[in-house]
Amino acid sequence: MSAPVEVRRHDDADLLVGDVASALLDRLEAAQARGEVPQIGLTGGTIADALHRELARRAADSSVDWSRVVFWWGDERFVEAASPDRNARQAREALLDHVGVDPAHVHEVPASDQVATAEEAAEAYSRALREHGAGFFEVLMLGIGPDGHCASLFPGHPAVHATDAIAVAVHDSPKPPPDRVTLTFEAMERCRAVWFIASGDGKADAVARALADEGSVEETPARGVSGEETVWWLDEDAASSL
Ligand SMILES: O=C(O)[C@H](O)[C@@H](O)[C@H](O)[C@H](O)COP(=O)(O)O
Repeated sequence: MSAPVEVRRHDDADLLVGDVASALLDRLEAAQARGEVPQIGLTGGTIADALHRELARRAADSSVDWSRVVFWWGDERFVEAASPDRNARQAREALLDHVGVDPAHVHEVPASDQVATAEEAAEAYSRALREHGAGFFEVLMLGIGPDGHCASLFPGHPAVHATDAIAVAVHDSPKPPPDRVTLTFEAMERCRAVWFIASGDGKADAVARALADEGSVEETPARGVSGEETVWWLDEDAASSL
């Protein structure tokens, strides 16, 4: 681990989402004040959706210029572009469609009706990251599954061991849909901040395993990610086994 991991606990999911939204807006404002065009990595899942909606709700009151934010995803479900399962579509509906983003700054993983295989999608996404994503993500947000997965790095799956790659294809995902594309650990580590966001007692064991002194990345992939700064944003239920 590059730096100590910080755990921030919140009484409930609403407070958690509100606090992450404030911290993200502050961080984006600060980066833009330094003249940067910050790049962020979004995730999929329930708590991410709540966060995206909260960010959209606060857009009018914040001084973040969303047209000067670059969007990527930590993982994507390899389904058709219009599928409601797509992480990008969910993020567009909850956030991007409401805050005036620059379309050239939104880097989606290609969908299954755009390229033939998840491998091809992973290659195209890796290329895009190499070309436009130079430097660090300001913040990469990640959820965690009850099995300890993060992005689409699932316990026991080959993607957990991928090296010399930015993004790889995943098949037979235990969380539907089965075909996905995920950033690798190597790529995720190139971030100024990695923020895990977890809510609910269904996540408590996985969170405890991820933060335990000992354990394997193979069993709990979320153990394998850290940025220059790593923060676990938790509600009390998700933190209840710590
Ligand atoms: O594509 C996805 O599903 C994800 O990116 C995945 O890694 C997600 O973030 C976690 O599974 C948590 O999701 P929930 O918040 O829905 O439990």
